[in-house]
Amino acid sequence: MKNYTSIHDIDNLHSWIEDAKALKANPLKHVTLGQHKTIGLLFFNSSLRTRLSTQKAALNLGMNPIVMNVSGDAWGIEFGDGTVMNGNTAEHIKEAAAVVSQYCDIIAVRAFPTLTDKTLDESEHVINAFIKYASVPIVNMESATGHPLQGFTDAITISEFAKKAKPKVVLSWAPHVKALPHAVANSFVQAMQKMDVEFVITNPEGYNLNPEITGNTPITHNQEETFKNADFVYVKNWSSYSDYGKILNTDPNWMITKAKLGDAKFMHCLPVRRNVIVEDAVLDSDSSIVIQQANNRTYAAQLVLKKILERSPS
Ligand SMILES: NCCC[C@H](NC(=O)CCC(=O)O)C(=O)O
Ligand SMILES: NC(=O)OP(=O)(O)O
Repeated sequence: MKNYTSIHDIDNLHSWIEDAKALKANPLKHVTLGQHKTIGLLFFNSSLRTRLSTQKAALNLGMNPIVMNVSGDAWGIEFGDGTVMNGNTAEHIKEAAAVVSQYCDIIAVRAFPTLTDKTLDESEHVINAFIKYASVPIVNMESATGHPLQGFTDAITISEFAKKAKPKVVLSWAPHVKALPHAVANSFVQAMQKMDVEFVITNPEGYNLNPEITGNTPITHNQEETFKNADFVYVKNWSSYSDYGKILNTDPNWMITKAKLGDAKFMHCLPVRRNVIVEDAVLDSDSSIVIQQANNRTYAAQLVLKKILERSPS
């Protein structure tokens, strides 16, 4: 594997999960693998978990991480082809990616969608420009349409906490004050479709995710009914996909409560807004596994970096 940009880059999810669990049990086993190698983490958007867990993963493999907040700190990067650069962008991705490739053996990129230009977002122009113009492997740290480090983490976490062979997993939309991306939900859907689980999505009318991603996964609009007998309730807000990037619904009845959750485990990628997405009583109880989930970000990233470091040169 050269690049890790999508859940589809995972050739065998079951074996990846087992390999990640082995890294978790012995995180420093491969501490010389990345010796004298550098990973550059480029952030176009905010982060806490991805920024720290990916550095931690690199350090566990003996790599040197270097980190940059691109937005604000670096020169504005131009992605358009043939643009007359007389506006706010000062250098082209062609130069930027080529230069950073000389400093780094792997480049990891976070770049959220515009949520206003669906075609541009779906072209994944930022991550694909890095793939095109960098000469080193690229890792997706949440792009316009996917967050595969998170989706892989979520699969590891469900595998760890599952008490039966085929648990029921529900992905539920919940309200939010801002228009949020589809990336986390998309990658979670793709991960669950590769796992041996009973998987259902519940969201209000107008909030169905991209049908090319949801495929045959059942979608309901009745949250409470769908939560019945659930073992895991994975919660996320996203903006409308069909009415692209819009907030159509802020109904607080979609907030997750202890009463609705029943015996299910509560999962969320974080950051989570208390008493908007989910009530305190859930997060402050043993039903919530969000902290353990976030811990697995390190081992998901560590396995991805290990696989890239071990790849046969192409
Ligand atoms: N990386 C995990 C989630 C990142 C982002 N959440 C956010 O922007 C939340 C911001 C807020 O609550 O203000 C998202 O939904 O894709
Ligand atoms: N879950 C996640 O990606 O968190 P950050 O946005 O803080 O990196």
